[in-house]
Amino acid sequence: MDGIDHLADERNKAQFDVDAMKIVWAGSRHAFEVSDRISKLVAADPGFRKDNRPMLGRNELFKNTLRKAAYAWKRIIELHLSEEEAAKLRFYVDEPAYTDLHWGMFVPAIKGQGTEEQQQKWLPLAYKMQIIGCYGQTELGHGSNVQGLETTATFDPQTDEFVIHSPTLTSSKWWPGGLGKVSTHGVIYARLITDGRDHGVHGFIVQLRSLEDHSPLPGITVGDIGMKFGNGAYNTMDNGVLRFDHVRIPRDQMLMRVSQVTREGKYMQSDVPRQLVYGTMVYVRQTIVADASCALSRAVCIATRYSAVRRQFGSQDGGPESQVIDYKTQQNRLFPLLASAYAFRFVGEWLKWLYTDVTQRLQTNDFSTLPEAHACTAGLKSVTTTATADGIEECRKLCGGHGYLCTSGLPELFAVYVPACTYEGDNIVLLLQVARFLMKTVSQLGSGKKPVGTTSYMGQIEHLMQCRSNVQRAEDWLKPSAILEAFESRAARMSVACAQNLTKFTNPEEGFAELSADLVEAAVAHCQLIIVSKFIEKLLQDIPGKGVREQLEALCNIYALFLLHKHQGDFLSTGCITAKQASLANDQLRSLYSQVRPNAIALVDAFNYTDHFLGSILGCYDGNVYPKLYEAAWKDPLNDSVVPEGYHEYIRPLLKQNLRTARL
Ligand SMILES: CCCCCCCCCCCCCCCCCCCC(=O)SCCNC(=O)CCNC(=O)[C@H](O)C(C)(C)COP(=O)(O)OP(=O)(O)OC[C@H]1O[C@@H](n2cnc3c(N)ncnc32)[C@H](O)[C@@H]1OP(=O)(O)O
Ligand SMILES: Cc1cc2nc3c(=O)[nH]c(=O)nc-3n(C[C@H](O)[C@H](O)[C@H](O)COP(=O)(O)OP(=O)(O)OC[C@H]3O[C@@H](n4cnc5c(N)ncnc54)[C@H](O)[C@@H]3O)c2cc1C
Repeated sequence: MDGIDHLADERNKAQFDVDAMKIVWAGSRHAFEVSDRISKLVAADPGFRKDNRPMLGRNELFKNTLRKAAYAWKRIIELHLSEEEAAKLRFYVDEPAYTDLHWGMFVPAIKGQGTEEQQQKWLPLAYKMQIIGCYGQTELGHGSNVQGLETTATFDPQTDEFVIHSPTLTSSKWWPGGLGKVSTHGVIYARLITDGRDHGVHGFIVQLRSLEDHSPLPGITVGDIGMKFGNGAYNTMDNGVLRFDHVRIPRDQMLMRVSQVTREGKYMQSDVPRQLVYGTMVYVRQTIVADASCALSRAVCIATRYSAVRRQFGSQDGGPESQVIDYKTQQNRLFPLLASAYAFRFVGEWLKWLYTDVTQRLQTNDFSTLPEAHACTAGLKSVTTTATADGIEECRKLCGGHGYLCTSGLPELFAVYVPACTYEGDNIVLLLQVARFLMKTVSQLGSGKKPVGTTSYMGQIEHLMQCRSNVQRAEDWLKPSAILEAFESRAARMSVACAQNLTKFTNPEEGFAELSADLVEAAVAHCQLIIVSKFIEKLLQDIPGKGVREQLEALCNIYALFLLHKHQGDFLSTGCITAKQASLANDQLRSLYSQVRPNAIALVDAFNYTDHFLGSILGCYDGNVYPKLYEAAWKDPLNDSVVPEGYHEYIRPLLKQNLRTARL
C-alpha cells in the first residue's frame, strides 16, 4: 500500500537464516521450490480470488467453488502439473471442494481395497475425472460405530448382482462430501448379505448419477444436507444425503481385495486382515496430521505479525506504546502455539514415513505394523486437530477485537477447520482406540513380547515406574534426556494405572467403559510423548543454516515445557517430577520466550505464506494493517449506499414516531 515494510525492524532482529528455515519447514529444497512456485502462481491468478467468500449466499458460493475446481483442473492439465504440484495447487487454492473427497478418499479407497482388475477398470476413469467419486460411509444414525451401519448389499445369485438398499431412515447416508450435488459415483459402505448371512461392512462402487444429464439413477434419492457452521467456510462442500431403493450393481463392483463373493454367492476371505476395509481412514488421518501444522501455522503467522504491529499502553515520554507481543501473557499464549505448529510439522513428516512403510509392508503381506499405524494415525489425528482448533480460536483472541472481523481471516479459518475434530473419526472415539492399543501393550509386558515402535519405551517399564527426575536447575530442563524421561514415565505410569484399575472389573468391557475418561488421558499422554520425541529426533538430523538449529531447539523445549506446565497435574500426581521441578520448568519456559521473541516474525516468515493464502489483513507481510482495515471496511456491501436499504421502511417511521411522541 505505502510500499514500506512496517515489520522491517522485526525482521532485522532475526538471529537465524530464514531461507534455510524455509527449507526445513517445507521438508526439502525441492518441496520448498514447488510450494513457493505454486503458491505464487495461485496468488497471481484472479481466477482463484477468495476474499468475497464470507459475503456469498450458498448457491452463489457453491457455483463459484464448482467454477474454481474446474478452472484448477484446466490449469493442472495446461501446465502439465505433476501430482505433487497439483496437490500444492489444491492446497493454495484453499477452498474445500468435492475434489478433496474424489482424490483424497474415493481414489485411495479403490487403490487400497480394490483388486488389480478393479483398479485397472476404475482408476483411469477417476484419474481423468471422467467419473467423480465420494466416500459414502457415515449414515444418519451411525458414524463412529462403523459396524453399526444399516445399508445392505444383498447378493442375488439369479442375476449375479448386489442389491443396495436403505432399509430405514437412519440408514440414509449422511455427510459424505461431494455427494450432495456432484459425485457420479461413490464407494458405499454396506452390510454384505449372502444367502441370508450378514458378513459385516464392506465397500462397493455404486454409480449414483447419470453420466449424460447428471440426474440420479433409478432408485436413488440424493441431495445436500444443508448449511453448516460459519459463512463461506465448509459450505463450499456439498455434504450429502443418499437413499437407495433396491439399487442393483454388478457383483464385480464389490471392492474385493479383502474378501470376495463368488459367482455362486460363496463368501471368501483373503489372508489380509479385515481391518484393511478401514485402510482409507488410516491414510486420510495421516494427511490430516500434516494439515494440522498448516492450519495452525497460518493462524499463528497472522497472530504473531499482528502482535508485533499492535501497540497498547506503556508509552513513555510521548513515545510509542508497547508492542503487545512484548507482554509475557501474550508470549505465553502465542509462542507455545508457534512451537506446536513446528512440532506438528515434524510429527506429520514422520507419520507420512510410517504410513509409507506400512503400505510397503502390506504389499508383501506383512501386516505386523498395522495396529501401530492405526493407533498412531488415530491418536495423532486426535491430539493435533484438537490443539489446532483450540489454537486458531486462541489466535483470534490474541488479535483482540480485530480478530473477530472476517478480514482477519481467523473466523473463516476456525469455521473451516473445526470439523476436523469430528470428521475422519471423533477425537474422543479415536483416543479410545489408542487406549485399547496401550492396554494391550501393557498386558503383554510380562509375556516376554518386547514392545516396539512408539511403545518401545514401555520396554523399560521397571525403570519408568520408579524413576525420579534429577532436574535441579531450570537449565536442566533443556536436556532432551530430562524431558524424555519425564514424558515417558508420565505416559507409562498413566497407562499402567489404567491397566491396574481395569483388573478390578470382572467384565473388561464394563471396566473399559467405566474408566474411559482416564484411558483418554493416558492416550493423550502417549501421543504427546510421540510428538515431543519426534521433535527431539528431528534435532538429531543435520540441520544446515546459521542459527536454525538453535531456534528449533528453543521451539522444541517450549513445546515440551509448555505441555509439562499445562498437564503438571499428571506429572505431579504420578510422582514423575516434584513441585519444585515443575516450577523450574516454568522459569525455563519464560526464559525461552525471551530467546524466541526477537525471532518471532522471522519464524513465521519461514512458513513462506503469500498474502493471498493467509487471506488476512492482520497477518499481511508488510504489517501495514490500519490503512488496509480502513479501506476494506468501505468495500463492505453494506457501505455501497450511505443511507441503508430499509431506511424508509424501518428507520424513518421509528424516528418520526419518536418525534411525535416527544411533542406530546
Ligand atoms: C490431480 C491431483 C489433485 C490433488 C488434490 C488433492 C486433494 C487431496 C486432499 C486430501 C484431503 C482429504 C480431505 C478429507 C476431508 C475429510 C473428510 C472426512 C471424511 C470422513 O469423515 S469419512 C468417515 C470417517 N469415519 C470414521 O472415521 C469413523 C470412526 N470409526 C472407526 O474408525 C471405527 O468404527 C472404530 C472407532 C475404530 C471402531 O471400529 P470397530 O470395528 O467397532 O472396532 P473395534 O474397536 O472392535 O476394533 C476392531 C479391531 O480393528 C482395529 N482397527 C479399527 N480401526 C482400524 C483401522 N482404521 N485400521 C486398522 N485397524 C483398525 C482395532 O484396533 C481392533 O483391533 P484388535 O486387534 O484390537 O482387534
Ligand atoms: C464436515 C464433515 C465432513 C464429513 N465428511 C464425511 C465423508 O465424506 N464421508 C463420510 O462417510 N462421513 C463424513 N463425515 C462424517 C464423520 O466421519 C462422522 O461425523 C464422524 O465419524 C463422527 O461420527 P458421528 O457423527 O456418528 O458422531 P457420534 O459418534 O454420534 O458422536 C457424538 C458424541 O458421542 C461420543 N461418542 C460416540 N461414541 C462413543 C464411545 N464409544 N465412547 C465415548 N464417547 C462416544 C463422541 O465423542 C461425541 O461426543 C463428515 C463429517 C463432517 C462434520
